[in-house]
Amino acid sequence: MTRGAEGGELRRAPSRGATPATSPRRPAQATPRKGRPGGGTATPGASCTPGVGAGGRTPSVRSRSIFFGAQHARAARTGVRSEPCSPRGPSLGDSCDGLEGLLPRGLHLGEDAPTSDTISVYVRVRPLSDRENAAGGAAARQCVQVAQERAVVLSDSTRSEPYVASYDRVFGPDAVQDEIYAAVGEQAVNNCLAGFNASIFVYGQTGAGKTFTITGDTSRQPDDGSLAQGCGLSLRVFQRLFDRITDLEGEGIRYTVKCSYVEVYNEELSDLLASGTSGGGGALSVREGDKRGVYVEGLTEHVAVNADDVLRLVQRGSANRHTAATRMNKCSSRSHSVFTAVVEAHQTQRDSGCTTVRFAMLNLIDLAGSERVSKSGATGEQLTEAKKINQSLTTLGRVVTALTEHQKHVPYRDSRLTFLLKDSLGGNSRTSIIACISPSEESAQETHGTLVFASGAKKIRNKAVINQDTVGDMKALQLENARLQRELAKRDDVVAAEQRQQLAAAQAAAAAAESRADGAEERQQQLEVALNESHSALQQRNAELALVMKEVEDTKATCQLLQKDREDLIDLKAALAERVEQLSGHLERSEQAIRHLQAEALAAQEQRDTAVGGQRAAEEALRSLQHQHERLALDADHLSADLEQASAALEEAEKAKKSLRREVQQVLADLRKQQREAADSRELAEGREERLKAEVAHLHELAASRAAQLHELEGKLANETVCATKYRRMVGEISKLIDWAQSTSPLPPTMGGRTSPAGYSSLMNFGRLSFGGDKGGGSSNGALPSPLGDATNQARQGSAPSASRKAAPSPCKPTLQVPSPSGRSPLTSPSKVR
Ligand SMILES: Nc1ncnc2c1ncn2[C@@H]1O[C@H](COP(=O)(O)OP(=O)(O)OP(=O)(O)O)[C@@H](O)[C@H]1O
Repeated sequence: MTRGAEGGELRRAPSRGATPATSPRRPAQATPRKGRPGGGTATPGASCTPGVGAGGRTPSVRSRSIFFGAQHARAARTGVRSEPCSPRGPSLGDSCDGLEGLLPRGLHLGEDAPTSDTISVYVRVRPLSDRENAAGGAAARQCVQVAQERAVVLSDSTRSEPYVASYDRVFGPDAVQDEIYAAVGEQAVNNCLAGFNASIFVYGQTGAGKTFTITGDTSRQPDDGSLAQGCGLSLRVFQRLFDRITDLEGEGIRYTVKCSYVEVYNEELSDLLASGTSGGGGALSVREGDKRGVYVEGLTEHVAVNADDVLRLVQRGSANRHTAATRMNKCSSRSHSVFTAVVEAHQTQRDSGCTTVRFAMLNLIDLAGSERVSKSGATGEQLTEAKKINQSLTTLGRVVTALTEHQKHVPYRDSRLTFLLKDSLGGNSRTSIIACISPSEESAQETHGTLVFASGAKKIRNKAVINQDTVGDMKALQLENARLQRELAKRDDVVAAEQRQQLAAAQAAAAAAESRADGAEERQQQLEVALNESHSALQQRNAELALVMKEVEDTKATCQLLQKDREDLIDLKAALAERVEQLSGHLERSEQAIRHLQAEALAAQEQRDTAVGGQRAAEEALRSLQHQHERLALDADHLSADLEQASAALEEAEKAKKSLRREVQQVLADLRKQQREAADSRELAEGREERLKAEVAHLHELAASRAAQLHELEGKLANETVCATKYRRMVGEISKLIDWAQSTSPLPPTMGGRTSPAGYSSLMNFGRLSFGGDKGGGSSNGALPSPLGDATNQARQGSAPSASRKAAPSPCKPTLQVPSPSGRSPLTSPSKVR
């Protein structure tokens, strides 16, 4: 199945002058030069190459295994030369469009390219896909920027600061396939032809463009048979490889190219080119031998003599590869694949007859993409695939970490994939990794993971050597040995000459250092002179400074005097302020006195007004007294009525007394009668005697109680009588007072001619004094005596007049009230009576 027709799914920004694909220098239908693909003849010279399958090999034999690292083992064994690592990689521009500030510390866009020992790492950003554009929102938002083709700036909304990392080269969305080839593929071809193993990985999340980059469009242009513009790295590489081989064969070097194609699906290895199989050639095993290194047992190799042979193999293998449509990619690779070409070069020395064999493996590795199951929507078989893919990629990440951290144990064997790639990662290989990313913000997290992986991979150091053997007969080998010794001697001469040169240079440097030491001594003397001069200048400055200091002291003293003057002035100002305050106080007090006098004048005026008002009040009081008199007269009438009622009550009491006496007499008569009866019937009623005695006692008590009640009623009656007498006398007094008030001046003499509300109370006092003057019924403190109280006292003392003893209980007590001017009884209004 051919995949990844360019631009088929993605929208591409206008291409900036895409270079047309490299034209094949040989026609596509070129006949095989060294046997037919899939069934050609044995490679010439192969018979004298130890360990490369001597004698009778067929171009495609299942029994032959490809081996990874076998050359390395052989190189160690045969003492093959290894070429020193040389710097490579693109040289970069100076400016970074303002993005250099975002690069991590220590990273500069113009820094040196990595040495050949490190892995070259590239990043390719694909355009937004139709799906992402259609989804809109975060999916359609771009969060990746490319700075100066060297740095990636990832700034998505979840990040407070952009993530920035630099790589050997960064390709933006508009980069065309040929650019990728020019930067990555070309050097792989060169390395391969020079005898170095070369590996190109594509890494990244699902749908990021890995297969598009490594395989792409595998069709040829119908008109001239050239590669399609969307053709990926592999075909471009092989096109170029075979072009170069054609050139080199003209120089007498013979080449053999054998291809194999393996996939790792669900951690199982299968041969994608095994004949008669579709969908893999059954489970294979990865082995590692002391001499052969890592190899896939039973993997078929297919001789290719031109790019078309490779094209067919790629097409065949890709068709057999496991792919499926997922939510993230219509044609997603569900397996990792490794397309390997073993290139052998045989060159025979004309003079010695020895044959030099160089061999290199070119690995093109298309990793399956990491995927988040939640996004890809994988279920069932696809879910298992996704798990296995993620698992092996995780192991790949751990291998990278172990290599960059120089850990003792590198977990290659934890997954088939990493075991298979052992030589490409940290081994004998010049490796390039292309990290493919999506610009969509939806994939920011995966993009970040890919960039982190790529940054880690940059630090891996491989140990690439040229894989070369020299073979021939004894004489040729001796000749070759002599040649090598001559070369060695020549080298020794060169080294000796270099050493001599270095010695001379060192001597010259020592002499220069000595002359610099002399110069330093002279300089020291000059410095001492300068120091002395500085010293005397310093002393002079000190003297000047002392003068200045004295001036400063004088100035300070003056300042102190001025300060004192200032303080005195401040004190004076404060005293003046105090005086001003005092005067203000005086002024204020004077004003207050004036205001007081004015108030007094006003008060005098008011007093005069009050006197007039007082006169009016006295007149009012007189009127009130007259009114009071009238009310008292009325009260006297009431009292007379009360008295009559009391007399009636007395008569009633008399009657009650008589009735009680009669009752007592009756009881006594009954008693006597009963006594008589009792005496008569004493013998019969002895049992009743006690009861009768008790009854008698009770009757005695009753009689005593009645007598006491009678006695009390008599006391009350006497009291009422006294009271009535007193009121009568009081009414007379008041009448006299009113007469006196009407006959004399409007103001009583005690008022002193001054009229005030107090005049009324004087009148009242006058009345009180008149009552208090009554020796017969007045109390000792001058208050109006209680008629009842006096009667009670007299009753207690047993000295009440006989008239009083006859008095009945006082039914008129509640009516004994003298109304005050305010209408209240003066007897119940202490404020007025006192
Ligand atoms: N740089 C690019 N320019 C144009 N189209 C591209 C580019 N990169 C990828 N595409 C397109 O994006 C789609 C997905 O790419 P591809 O299949 O290569 O992804 P992948 O990384 O191999 O995914 P998976 O891991 O699922 O196999 C394809 O239709 C391909 O044509």
